[in-house]
Amino acid sequence: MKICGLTREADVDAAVEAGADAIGFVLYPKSPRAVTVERAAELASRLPPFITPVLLFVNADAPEVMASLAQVKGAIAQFHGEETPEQCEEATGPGRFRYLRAARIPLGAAGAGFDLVKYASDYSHAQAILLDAHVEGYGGGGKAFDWSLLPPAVDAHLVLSGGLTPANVSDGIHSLRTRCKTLSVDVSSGVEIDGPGHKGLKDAGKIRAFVAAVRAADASFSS
Ligand SMILES: O=C(O)c1ccccc1N[C@@H]1O[C@H](COP(=O)(O)O)[C@@H](O)[C@H]1O
Repeated sequence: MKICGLTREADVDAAVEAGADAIGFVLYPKSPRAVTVERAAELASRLPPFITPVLLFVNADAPEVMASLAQVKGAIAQFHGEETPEQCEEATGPGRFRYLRAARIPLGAAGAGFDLVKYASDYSHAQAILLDAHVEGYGGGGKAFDWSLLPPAVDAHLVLSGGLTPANVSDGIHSLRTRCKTLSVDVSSGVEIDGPGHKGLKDAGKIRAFVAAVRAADASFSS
């Protein structure tokens, strides 16, 4: 599981202590959670082995993506804008760095019109397809799309995101787990401190509750 949109040392430590597998840094300057690549590298330097830093880009150019990935050791990319398959490949080496490709699923009934099978095929070089709701500002909107409208079988590793919280992540996992090769989850807004002006500031208790809910949902598949 991945906790995204981190800006503070304490939040990185809280995510690590809770048991996150990946930590996301938003390198999209227009985001309220944006950090510079230097800050991302500084925060990522706290990570113990086996926890992956993920650098989130929105329509950044290839040299910038490549330079950022080289600066944050062990990082992979998350492309969250209109990047084509060719642009994702060019910006990552090709093959030098791994990447996640975000699929922005329309909210409500319109989600049924999104061809996820084709999208996964078009981006078959991505390590996983990250599912997010189609919101203004490209992402991080805390909105969930209708998971039930996704196809029954997708030949890809998926990462569910978009409006996940400690309260709904179990439902999300149960809805999608059997429809793809593997399912991971990703959260940002749902583990932030309540109230306005807190984007990018995480709540350690909510991170712990989120991780516990994911573990409980996982356990229900193995029992
Ligand atoms: O967090 C942002 O501000 C952001 C900006 C632009 C693109 C994506 C962004 N966030 C990512 O969106 C998903 C879902 O977030 P949420 O849980 O609904 O808040 C996640 O990967 C965020 O990191």
